[in-house]
Order: sequence, then structure tokens, then C-alpha cells
Amino acid sequence: MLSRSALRAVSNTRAFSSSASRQTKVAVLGAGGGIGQPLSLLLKLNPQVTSLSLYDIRGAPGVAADVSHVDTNSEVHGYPADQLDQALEGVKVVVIPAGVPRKPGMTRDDLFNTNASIVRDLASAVGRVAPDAHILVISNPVNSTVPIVAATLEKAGVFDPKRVFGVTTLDVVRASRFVGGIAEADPAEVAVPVVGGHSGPTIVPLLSQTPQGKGITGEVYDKLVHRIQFGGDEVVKAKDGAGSATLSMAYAGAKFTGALLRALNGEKGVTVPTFVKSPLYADQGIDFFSSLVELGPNGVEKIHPVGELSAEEQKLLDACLPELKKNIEKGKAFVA
Ligand SMILES: NC(=O)C1=CN([C@@H]2O[C@H](COP(=O)(O)OP(=O)(O)OC[C@H]3O[C@@H](n4cnc5c(N)ncnc54)[C@H](O)[C@@H]3O)[C@@H](O)[C@H]2O)C=CC1
Ligand SMILES: O=C([O-])CC(=O)C(=O)O
Repeated sequence: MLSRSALRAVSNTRAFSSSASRQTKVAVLGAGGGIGQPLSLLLKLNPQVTSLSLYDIRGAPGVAADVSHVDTNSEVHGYPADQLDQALEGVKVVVIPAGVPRKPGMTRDDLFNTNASIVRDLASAVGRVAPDAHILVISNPVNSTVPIVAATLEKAGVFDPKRVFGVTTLDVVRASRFVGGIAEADPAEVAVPVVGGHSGPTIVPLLSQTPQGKGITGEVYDKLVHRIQFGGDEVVKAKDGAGSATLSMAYAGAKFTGALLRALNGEKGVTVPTFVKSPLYADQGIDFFSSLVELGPNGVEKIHPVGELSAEEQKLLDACLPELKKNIEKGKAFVA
């Protein structure tokens, strides 16, 4: 039988080896904002995050001090405007919600002029300081900011398509919630693949592929699709000039980050929609697309095709592709 001290030594070794294999430092760039603050809090609650690095041009040290008092194991550091490089040292996952949100009457594309350069400069710093990091882009317009990140990293010679993701999870979250409401089902049990991109007609929910959604037809179907495609506008209108979705987006961002961390740490079969460099419609000049993606220890493991579509869904996809192509080209042209 092992002595008490030998038992302690064994359990200490176990604790060390399990935490050593799961050392995950996550950075949030834009941590002082409407999304950044609750997202930082939710990431502090995730036991897979061992260190949280919070950066913003305004207010990140204060957010970090606040979040750091939450009684979970991870450490939290805040970095002011001039310490971006320090914020990125050793990070494995970088989540970017930096940039301006919409006001009523604006499209996501109207944010391009401001957010394109913010995202480009942040991506460039990640490429320089943490070239192996996974980058999760929340800043809008996602259809353009993801190609901007990819092109910026490509220019620096460090682009790996397995490690750049547009976070489209809020569309999936909305679809689950809205379908759950109609079908009187628990949203946690409703998984709707939402494919395409992240703006109005580029958001294509595949309701025929979910048991609770496939029976929805006629006017109810049309209204549901519209609500999923324009859920963001619903929030922008209700906030009446004070911004766009922040709390549901923080939830969605934490959900996607959590899924990626589980896959990076070895969990198999983690498959979620996300906007990535994709071969699915590359022959039509559309080389970024959101579809179900299996995540693995290196990021993107397998990109699934969209599968069988109903006639309505085919029409939605036909409307999505030209718009998406324009948005992607605009992002690429900005970096070129
Ligand atoms: N992907 C999605 O589904 C969604 C995306 N969004 C987008 O997320 C972005 C952020 O939205 P909110 O948090 O509501 O805006 P916000 O204005 O509340 O916060 C943005 C934060 O970014 C910071 N920031 C600006 N430039 C920066 C830089 N160069 N480096 C670091 N931080 C910088 C600001 O200081 C601010 O704290 C917007 O572009 C919005 O459209 C919003 C909801 C859903
Ligand atoms: O609508 C917006 O501008 C913010 C966003 O992307 C969303 O809520 O889906």
C-alpha cells in the first residue's frame, strides 16, 4: 500500500500533467466593449481557459481587475492601448470583437470603412507575436473581415486556413431559439445548420435538416427565415442607437470558443458551423464559406458540404452566393 506522502506525490503529478496538457491562454481584443466585457466574464468561467489576456484601446485593465476576482482558477491580465504585443505573448486562441457596431439604418457593410483597418492591424500583430494562434473573428462585416485577416496573415507568410474562423454562432443560436419557440422544443435540443455568411441574405438556415424545423412551411417558414437572417437588425432597432447585440453575442462567442478549446484539447466529433476558408464554392470564386466544420487538435479538421437542400433553401443559397462573393472580394482588395 502507498504511504500518504507517496499518494500525495502521485496525485500532484496527475494534477500537473493534466493541467500542463491543457494550458490554454486566450486573448480578447476589444475586451472593453459591449461584447468584450461579458465575453471575458464567460471565458473566465470556462475551466479550459487557464489564462485570459484582455486588450482594448480603452478600459481593458479595469475590466481585467474586475473579472479577475471571479473565483475560478484562471489568471487574468489587462493591457492598455500600447501593450498589444505583450497581450498576445504565448496565446493559443485570440478572439476579436474590436470595432464599431451598427446603428439603426446601417448595414454591416457600412462598418467596413472603420473596422477593416482595426481588424487588419490586430491580425498583423497576431501574425507577428503569436503566429500559431487560432483567430476567431467577431468584428463585422464578418464576410469581409475574415478574408482581411487571412490576407494579412498570408502577406506575413503565416496564414494557416485551419486556424482562422468567422464566428457565425449567433445565427445558429438564434435559429435554435426561434425554431424551439415555434416547435415548442427545448432550444438545446434543436441544432440548425446555418450556412453561407453573416449578413442578411447571406445567412442561410437549413431548416429541412433539423427534425423540429423540417415541418415548418408557408408563411411561418418565410417569417422564420427572415427573422434568422435579420435577427441582428431586430436588436439594433430595439437598442435604438445604443449598438447591436452584445449579450447574446458574448454567449455565442463563448460557446464557439468553448467548442474550439474542447477540440484542441482532444475531444472528437466537435462539429459546428463557422465561416472559414473553404473549397465548397471556390470554383465560383467564393473561397470563404460557413458550413458545418469538424474541429480538431489543429483547428479545422473537416469541412462538410451543405448536404441536401429543399427547393426554398436552394433559392436562399442562390441569393447568398453573389452577395457573399462581393463581400469577400472587398475584404481581399482592402489588403491587396
Ligand atoms: N459576429 C457576430 O455575430 C457579431 C458581431 N458584432 C460586431 O462586433 C463588433 C463589436 O461590437 P460591440 O462590442 O457591441 O462594440 P463596442 O463599441 O461596444 O466595443 C468595441 C470595442 O472595441 C474597441 N476597439 C476599437 N478599436 C480597437 C483596436 N484597434 N484595438 C482594440 N480594441 C479596439 C473599443 O474601444 C471598444 O471597447 C462590431 O463590429 C459588431 O458589429 C456584433 C454582434 C454580433
Ligand atoms: O446586427 C449586427 O450588426 C450585429 C450582428 O452581427 C448580429 O447581431 O448578428
